Amino acid sequence: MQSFRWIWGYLKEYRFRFFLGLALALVVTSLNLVNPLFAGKIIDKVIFGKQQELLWPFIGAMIGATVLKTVIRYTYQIQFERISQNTIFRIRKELYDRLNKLDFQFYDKTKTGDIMARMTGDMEMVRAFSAWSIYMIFENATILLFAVGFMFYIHPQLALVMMLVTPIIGFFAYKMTFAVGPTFSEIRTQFAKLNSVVQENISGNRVVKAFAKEEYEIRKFTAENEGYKEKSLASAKVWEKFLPVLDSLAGLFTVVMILVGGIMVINGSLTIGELATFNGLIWALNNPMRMAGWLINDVQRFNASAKKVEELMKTTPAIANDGKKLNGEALKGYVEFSQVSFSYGDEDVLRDISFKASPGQTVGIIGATGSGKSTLVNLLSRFYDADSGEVKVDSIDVKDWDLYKLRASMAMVMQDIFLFSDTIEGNIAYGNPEATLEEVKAAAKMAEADDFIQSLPEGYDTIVGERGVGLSGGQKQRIALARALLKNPSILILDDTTSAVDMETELKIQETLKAILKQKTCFIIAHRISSVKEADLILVMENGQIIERGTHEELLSKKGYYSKVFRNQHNSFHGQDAEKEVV
Ligand SMILES: Nc1ncnc2c1ncn2[C@@H]1O[C@H](COP(=O)(O)OP(=O)(O)OP(=O)(O)O)[C@@H](O)[C@H]1O
Repeated sequence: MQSFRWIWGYLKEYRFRFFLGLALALVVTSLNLVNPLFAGKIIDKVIFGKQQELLWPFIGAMIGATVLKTVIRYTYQIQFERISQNTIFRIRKELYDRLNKLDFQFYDKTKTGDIMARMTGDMEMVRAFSAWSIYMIFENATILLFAVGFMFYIHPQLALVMMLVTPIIGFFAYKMTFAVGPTFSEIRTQFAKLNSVVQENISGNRVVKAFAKEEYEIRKFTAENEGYKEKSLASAKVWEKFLPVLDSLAGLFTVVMILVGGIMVINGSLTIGELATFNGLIWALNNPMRMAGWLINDVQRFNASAKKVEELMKTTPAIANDGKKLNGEALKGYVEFSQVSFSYGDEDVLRDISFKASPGQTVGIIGATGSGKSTLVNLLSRFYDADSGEVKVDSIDVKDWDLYKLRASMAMVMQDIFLFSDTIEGNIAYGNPEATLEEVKAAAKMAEADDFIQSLPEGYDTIVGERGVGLSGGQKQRIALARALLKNPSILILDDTTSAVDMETELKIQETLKAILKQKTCFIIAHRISSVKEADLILVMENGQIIERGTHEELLSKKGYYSKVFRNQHNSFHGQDAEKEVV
């Protein structure tokens, strides 16, 4: 019932056309009675009554009704198709908008395959229901009602006898509705699993090949594919058990009609013409009964899919955009963390983090892997909200900023670089689509990417594959850096951005960035000390806490974790002999 209410919420926008469609379906239903009626009259009045002059008007009425029925049916079928396409267009758009609003927490725990299943298979079920099932149910129900009413009008006794079969049919239809529903939910869940396996296999095809795990992946797919087959067969077993019963019961109408109707004709209480009319109306009883099984299937499929679509539609992001600060100017870039703690579920990831940074300053963040460096900057962009403490930008809590305004003033080069399958120019201009090619090139130059881009046969027009396939790790990082720089943010966050870039190129990038960073607040997360040693403030993290802080020189003189890491890295780069010189 909930699913019907939900879909009606969309359909009601087209209620005029919707009810017009149903009204036309009602006309067609009435026209369906014309042929059996006149067939009976031809037998009684023209053949037995010898009123031959009535033959052509009757035949004309029958042909007229048939033509009219075809035209009207076509008209309302098109109406329902339009309504369903418009409805599904709206639902798809709303769902896509919702997906764009959902936050990291949602994507952390939801499989892409499941989302894709909702956007495709489930959506198609909802469309099919609103395009076809609704009017088919209405058409069949009204045909049945009209036919029964008409039969009672012609000969109530025979009609009553024939109706004795209907409660049995109703009972089986009712049983089928409840038996088949859960099986469609299971099929739907299995379909999402199958989708996930395929999606992961395609996205991770390089890893699969590198580890020669094709056979394993095929086995994994086969297991889910098998599961899908089993669930579909289990469902088919349920409805196939009911369909022949419904079918046979529907066939009983003919037997009852011929038997009882024949006796009535012999008794003289029914004319042969009336029996012919009953015979002509038999399909109007049979057909809806036969269709009942299929339509119940359709409704249950719709129900299972609609629930999934509606569930996604109602998922709310944990990061609410309640901030009201929308003043026109860009953020200046003052950043303050005070006693910030954060956990992903049960795991404490950040504890009591406090520091300040001003525009023009660079904050370097260094520490062992998993120490919470990326998480710290994720709180700044409000990918997640702190559990306690405050994260402020320009002295205002990030939760009080309009989310889009806040993020529009920041640019982030993430650890896991994602490039769209677009030209290099399109990728760099992603955050600033108005930028001219010259501006794109200037950003690429700052990121030391211009040279290699120019050397590609298509230059800036080179289309990079999905996720930037065809480029080296360092090239991807530099394009992502150019993309962030072109956005001209107040706060620039570079998360391990130059890890795949050689030291010489990194040095060149640092030199070029120096002037730009004077106007911004910059966060550089790195494992290489060379990436952060110029920073105004270096935060050293361990197990979610800042264990040391200061400039490069201050930290070296502390002879703690930082200076140990520096010595290790310096030695491995310059050889053991350099140690004395450094310390
Ligand atoms: N989305 C997430 N859900 C649950 N736990 C997470 C998530 N992201 C990170 N973690 C956990 O939080 C901790 C800190 O991760 P984070 O990515 O911040 O570390 P990091 O210092 O940036 O590491 P690295 O240097 O390897 O990038 C790790 O233990 C990690 O397993």
